[in-house]
Amino acid sequence: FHLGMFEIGKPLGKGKFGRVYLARTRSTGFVCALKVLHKSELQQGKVEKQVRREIEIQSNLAHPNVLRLYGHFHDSKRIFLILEFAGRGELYKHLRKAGKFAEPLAAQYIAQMASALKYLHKKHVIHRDIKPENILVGLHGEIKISDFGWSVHAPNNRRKTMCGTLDYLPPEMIRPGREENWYDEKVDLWSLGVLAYEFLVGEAPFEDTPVMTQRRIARGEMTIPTNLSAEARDLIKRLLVLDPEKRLALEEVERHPWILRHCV
Ligand SMILES: CC(C)CCNC(=O)Cn1cc(-c2ccc3c(-c4nc5ccccc5[nH]4)n[nH]c3c2)cn1
Repeated sequence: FHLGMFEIGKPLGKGKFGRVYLARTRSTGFVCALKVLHKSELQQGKVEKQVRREIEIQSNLAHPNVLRLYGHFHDSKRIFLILEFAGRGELYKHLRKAGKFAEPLAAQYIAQMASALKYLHKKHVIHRDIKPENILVGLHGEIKISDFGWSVHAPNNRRKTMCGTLDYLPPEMIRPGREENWYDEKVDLWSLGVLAYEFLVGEAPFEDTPVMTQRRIARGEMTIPTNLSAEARDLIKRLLVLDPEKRLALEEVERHPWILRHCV
C-alpha cells in the first residue's frame, strides 16, 4: 500500500500492537521502518496513554545505540511511527544463529549498551526491558536498543514463556522489598549482566522453569562457565549483585579490564 509520501516495502516484523514495514520517502528516498498501530487495538489494550508517553520519550532521544523515532503521524484509524531502519535486523536472530558470541564481539556490544544506558539514565529514562529481543543491529554492526514492549513475539524461536521472559528481571522486582520506586535505573545494570552472560554462554544465567527462575534470581543462584576469561567472569559477577546499590556503575563498566581489552 502507498501512504502519500512513503513507498512501503516488505514487512520487517510484527508485534501485538503493530506491524513494521520497510519504507522510503518518495521525495528523498530516505529509508526507515514504518510502524503502524491501530487505534482500536490500543484502546482495547488500554495502552493509548502509554503509547503517547513512549512516543514523547523516544522522540527526544538521539544516541547512536538507541533506535531513533524520527516522528509520527496518524489518520482516523491508525498511528504511524517513523522509526530508524536497522540494516542488519534483530540481534537475537544473530545470537541464536551463532549460539554465542566471541568475547571481543560481546565486549563491544556491552560497551555500546553501557554507553546507551548512560545516555538514557542521564535523561531519567529507565529501559526496564533489556534483552536480545529488544536490540537491533545497524548497517555497520553497531547495536541499537529498541523497546518492543508492544510486541508479543511470534513463535519464531523467541522465548516461549507466556508473559515475556522472566530471565532478565532483577531480584528487587521478583521480591519487591521496597514497594515504591523499585524501578530505579539499577534494574538496567542487572539486565546488562544477564545480557553479557547470555552473549557469552548462549543462554540466560537463571534460565529454568518460571518458578525456579524466580527462585534462582531472588537468590542470585547461577554458575559462570569456567571457560570464560577471568575478566568476563569478573564483570558478570559485579553486575549480577542482589543489592542494587552494590552493582557496578556504568562508568565502571566502560573502564572495566574486559571492556578495555577488547574495545579499541
Ligand atoms: C510507542 C513507541 C514510541 C514505541 C516505539 N518503538 C517501537 O515500536 C519498537 N519497535 C521497533 C521495531 C522495529 C522492528 C524492526 C526494525 C528494523 C529491521 N531492520 C531489518 C533488517 C533485516 C531484517 C529485519 C529488519 N528489521 N529496523 N528498524 C526496526 C524497528 C518494532 N517495534
